[in-house]
Amino acid sequence: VFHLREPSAPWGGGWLWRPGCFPGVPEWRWGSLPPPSHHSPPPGALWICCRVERTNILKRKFLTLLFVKTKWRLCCVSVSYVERCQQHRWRCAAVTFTCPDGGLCQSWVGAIAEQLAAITSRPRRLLIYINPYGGKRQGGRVYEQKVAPLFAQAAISTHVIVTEHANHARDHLRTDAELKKYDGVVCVGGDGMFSEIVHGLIWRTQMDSSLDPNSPDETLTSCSLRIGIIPAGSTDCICFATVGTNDPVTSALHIIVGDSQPMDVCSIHHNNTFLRYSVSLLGYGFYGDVLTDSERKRWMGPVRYDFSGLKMFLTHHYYEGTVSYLPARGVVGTPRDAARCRSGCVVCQHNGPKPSERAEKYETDDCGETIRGKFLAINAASMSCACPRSPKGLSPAAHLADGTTDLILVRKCSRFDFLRHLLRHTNKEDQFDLNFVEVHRVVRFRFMPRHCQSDSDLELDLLENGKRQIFGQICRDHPACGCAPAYSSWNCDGEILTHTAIDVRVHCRLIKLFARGIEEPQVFEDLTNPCAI
Ligand SMILES: Nc1ncnc2c1ncn2[C@@H]1O[C@H](COP(=O)(O)OP(=O)(O)OP(=O)(O)O)[C@@H](O)[C@H]1O
Repeated sequence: VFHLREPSAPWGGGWLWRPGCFPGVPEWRWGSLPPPSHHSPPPGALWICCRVERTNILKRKFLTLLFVKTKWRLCCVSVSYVERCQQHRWRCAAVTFTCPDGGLCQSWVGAIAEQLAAITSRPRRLLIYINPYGGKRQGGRVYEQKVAPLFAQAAISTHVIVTEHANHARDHLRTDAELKKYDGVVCVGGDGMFSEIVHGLIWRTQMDSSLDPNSPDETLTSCSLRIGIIPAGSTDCICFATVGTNDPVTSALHIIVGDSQPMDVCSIHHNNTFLRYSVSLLGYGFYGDVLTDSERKRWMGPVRYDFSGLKMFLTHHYYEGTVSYLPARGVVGTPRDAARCRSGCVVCQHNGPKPSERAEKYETDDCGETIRGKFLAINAASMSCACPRSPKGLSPAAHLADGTTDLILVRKCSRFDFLRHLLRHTNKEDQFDLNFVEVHRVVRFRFMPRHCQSDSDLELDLLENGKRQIFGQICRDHPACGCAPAYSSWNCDGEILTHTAIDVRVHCRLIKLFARGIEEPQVFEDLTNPCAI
């Protein structure tokens, strides 16, 4: 919060107050009296902007004419601020103050600049990666037209790299990028591009801390640089889940105001070898099969997901295996809660990293649970995975930064029942309230498919002979026809994992985003107060 006092300001200047800043100030106020000295600003108040009664156009013209005629020099101070719009969108707005005294204008500008410089959470230098081929191939245009002008206005210096091939950004971050020069890394693209940044940054941080990412028991070091996502992909789920909308301008403004949203990351290992990191969905069975099938149909465009979804639903494959997991203990919240993870989430704050993480001493035999069975789907949701198509998401009450993931097991059931379960993702009914579905909040889990004697042998065969053939060979339930595969694939945030036997561990708050989580709707819907940030 800041207050500027200039009794001689010709527009009747004095104190500029933000609504709610002090008791009894319900709206923007431009007054001549200072705020009562015994009131201190509320903690965490963030204020760079101002709003005054709008003078009508005629009045403004009259003022201008008056000054011109008397040959006074008319100076302007324009103050930009963020205004909330509907559906979690933010827009940049501005108020212009005019005054004939250049020195006075300068002192206002100086005072505002001083206040802004004092906010250390705002980034000053950003490293930006643009995927020119993401989504509708509009990444470059989106950045140039919508984002770069805002960064320039906010005096943020940028180093822009347009990627030339897949994994360009990841590899650059791992080895070449001079990270000390930057306050954050921004990706312009979709979830795949975000995943590249996450992999590059986490890897680099562990290398700099001399940690071994191949060890599943290693306690990883959190990344200090925040990540910004300018959505320009085809789905942009992570942006939607952390900001509430897929809008490049809104994301740019969250970066400019220096928001910070911690996020859990799952590490996935196979036989003490690191495979990947996951921040949203890990899915075996149905979601793995849909992804595998849709990858073969890229030529169909986005409709391939609907096609493969329908096909896999009709195919109705189930998979046998053993899931062992370590339940989250001593945490508040369950996967069946009605409350959602929102901006300033109390569950995330309560369940944050503990000084002695029990999960780090994972012994399945001692404290883990084991479930054997036939599953249509095994999913681990580290966030709700809400998207425009499934507004509730796969696990509506999952949290972004509570150090857990929701393990959802869908056992073998009829097609009709499975359809009921799937449809409940799109309506108000509880998708977990079915006797063939169970959900557990866990900090670590392992999956071992039945028939899996040596998963690395399987991996080699998969690569050499192609999936269909090996599935035919290992199909023991249908030895005669060889039609039903014994193995599915893991869908890891939209990428296919080549191994089926995996060990997954949640790392609490391993990364931070330039976001603040989805804000409660009432903040947005109260548009009578165009609350500025
Ligand atoms: N210059 C490039 N040429 C080809 N591929 C690239 C390039 N830069 C990045 N990629 C790869 O393209 C993949 C897809 O990109 P991105 O995630 O940006 O878009 P998308 O797939 O359309 O969106 P979404 O992942 O949200 O569905 C990423 O996995 C990334 O590794």
